[in-house]
Amino acid sequence: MSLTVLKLGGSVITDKDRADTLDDETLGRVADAIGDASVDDLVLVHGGGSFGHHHASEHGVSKTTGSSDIDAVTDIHGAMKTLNNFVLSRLHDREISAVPVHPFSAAVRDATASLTLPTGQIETMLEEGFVPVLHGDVVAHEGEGVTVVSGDELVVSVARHLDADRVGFCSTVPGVLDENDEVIPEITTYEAVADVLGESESTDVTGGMAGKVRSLLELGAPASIFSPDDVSSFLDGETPGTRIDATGEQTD
Ligand SMILES: Nc1ncnc2c1ncn2[C@@H]1O[C@H](COP(=O)(O)OP(=O)(O)OP(=O)(O)O)[C@@H](O)[C@H]1O
Ligand SMILES: C=C(C)CCOP(=O)(O)O
Repeated sequence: MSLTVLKLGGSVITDKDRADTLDDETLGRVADAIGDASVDDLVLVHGGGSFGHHHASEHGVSKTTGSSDIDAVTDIHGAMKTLNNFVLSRLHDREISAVPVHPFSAAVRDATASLTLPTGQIETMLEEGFVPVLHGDVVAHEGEGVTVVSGDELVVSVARHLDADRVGFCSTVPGVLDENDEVIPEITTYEAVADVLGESESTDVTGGMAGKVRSLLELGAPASIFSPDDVSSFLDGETPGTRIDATGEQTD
């Protein structure tokens, strides 16, 4: 069985400029594309958008700056569970057997900020025909209280441990854009694109496109970044948008 890991960007499924607001139209379109696709095993991960980032920013929590304040933990984790429930419900409407995986209850960062995410439960969910849906969250972090874990980090961790065949990131942009706003077809080193990579245009505590490209170059396998319009073609086996591949292997 081939495994696909697909991240739905928080800026795709929420209105990133309005706190706690869903972009139901785009989420519905993406859920339609997933429902219509014929993939073997699928793991979904979604980002924080205006749910996670807004609350994380209010409490001053990021991937590196933690908090032990229980209000910070419950606000950020609670907002992400609310968003996860919306995503699950839209997937269930398309008869996709989506089940939640809340990273706060499973993952941990050690004192060097290295992330450990157990994947045994995800493997069994897949074997039993479910579609696990993870999300950016807070995680217990040794010496810091909790810090944010981004969906991008979770994708890399799951894809590595389960040896994913295909990895895709659906974002608001059609790919990584160059200085003329043209899609860069392939990225093999961070240095080659560092000058054009920026933060997200809206509140984002995990590093925007620059953070995404960095995470994907660490994956050790090819991944694609594309827009909601390209979810179907990605799930059909094509390589839309920007292909990120630190191994430098050429496509056919
Ligand atoms: N060179 C670039 N090419 C494309 N987008 C860029 C570039 N530089 C900065 N960006 C910004 O990065 C954003 C994508 O990163 P962002 O973190 O918002 O994505 P996401 O994964 O959809 O959201 P989230 O982090 O909430 O899950 C784009 O919407 C754009 O504003
Ligand atoms: C801000 C939180 C809680 C999650 C961030 O996940 P991301 O949007 O994938 O970076």
